[in-house]
Amino acid sequence: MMIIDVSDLRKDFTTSRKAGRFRRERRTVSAVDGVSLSVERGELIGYIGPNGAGKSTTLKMLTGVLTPSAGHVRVCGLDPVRSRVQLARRIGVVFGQRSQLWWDLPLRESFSLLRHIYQVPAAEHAARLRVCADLLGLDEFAATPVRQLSLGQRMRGELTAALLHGPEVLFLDEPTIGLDVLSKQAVRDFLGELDRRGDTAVVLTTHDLADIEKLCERLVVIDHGRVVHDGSLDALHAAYGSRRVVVADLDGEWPAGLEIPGAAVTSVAADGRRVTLTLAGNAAGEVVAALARAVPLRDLSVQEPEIEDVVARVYRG
Ligand SMILES: Nc1ncnc2c1ncn2[C@@H]1O[C@H](COP(=O)(O)OP(=O)(O)OP(=O)(O)O)[C@@H](O)[C@H]1O
Repeated sequence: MMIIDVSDLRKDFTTSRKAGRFRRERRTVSAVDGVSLSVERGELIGYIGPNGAGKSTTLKMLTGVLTPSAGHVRVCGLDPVRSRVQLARRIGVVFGQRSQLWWDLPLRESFSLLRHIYQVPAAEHAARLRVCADLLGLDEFAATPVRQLSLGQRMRGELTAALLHGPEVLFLDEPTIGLDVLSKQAVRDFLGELDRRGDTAVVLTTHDLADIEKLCERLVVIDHGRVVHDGSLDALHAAYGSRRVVVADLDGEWPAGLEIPGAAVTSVAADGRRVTLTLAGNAAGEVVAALARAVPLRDLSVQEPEIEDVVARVYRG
């Protein structure tokens, strides 16, 4: 069974503002404009796109916070708005602005309150908490009131809070934003481990390219409320024409007009001693071999296409 099953989902917002003394101007924004998406049990997807693309609006509809204008949505087989209470037991949510923790209580007290709220059997709860505490290093600050935690510590607490009832799917809105380097790493490693265990589907929205690179085998890219890519990062590179680049430092000058099959010379610098070639396909070996036969090489590097570049290109359309 698909854990998330969405077709032709739409959300329009109508805003009205003053235009002149008596007139009001009404504008309709299609924040989500026909999104279709299926997520399987245990699958992790990156749901990415530029600011204002419609990511948060989608997540709000998937979690029952917002009513869709049109389209079909099922999460764990339920209609999120109609079955919001039932759904809450089966999903976990970490949204930046909302906390599930009690600010004045030690972190561990929040966890035990959540156990009662969700009526999780004690042994099950303890086992899940142990796993989270170990992977996220919670023991150090479990006794600290939440208001005194750093942002990174709090995020580790939020992730734990969202998982203690054993949800089938976890929705994460920018879980690494603003975190210090170590917390970012801890959160990323944790999500990687969660993915490997395969019990929980994860929908991750992020602007962090390292999150995408390390965690998301599947990327759903949304722009202006529409899905513009659904596939792997490699497929994204291929679709948007990312190319590997070979940079060669030579012992002599690059012979003007020399051609290397399978690559195009894109720049010659340093008095002709540094040449940059962009590969036509993906195999660097033949190009490097042809180069070595043609010119005396001093040093050579092959650069992978940058994820920054491809994402920027996707966002520019
Ligand atoms: N309550 C609302 N009323 C009117 N317009 C809204 C409302 N919520 C969102 N929008 C508009 O809908 C569009 C999509 O917004 P949304 O927050 O879903 O984007 P996003 O992809 O999450 O962006 P970001 O990466 O900045 O969080 C934007 O144009 C936004 O201004």
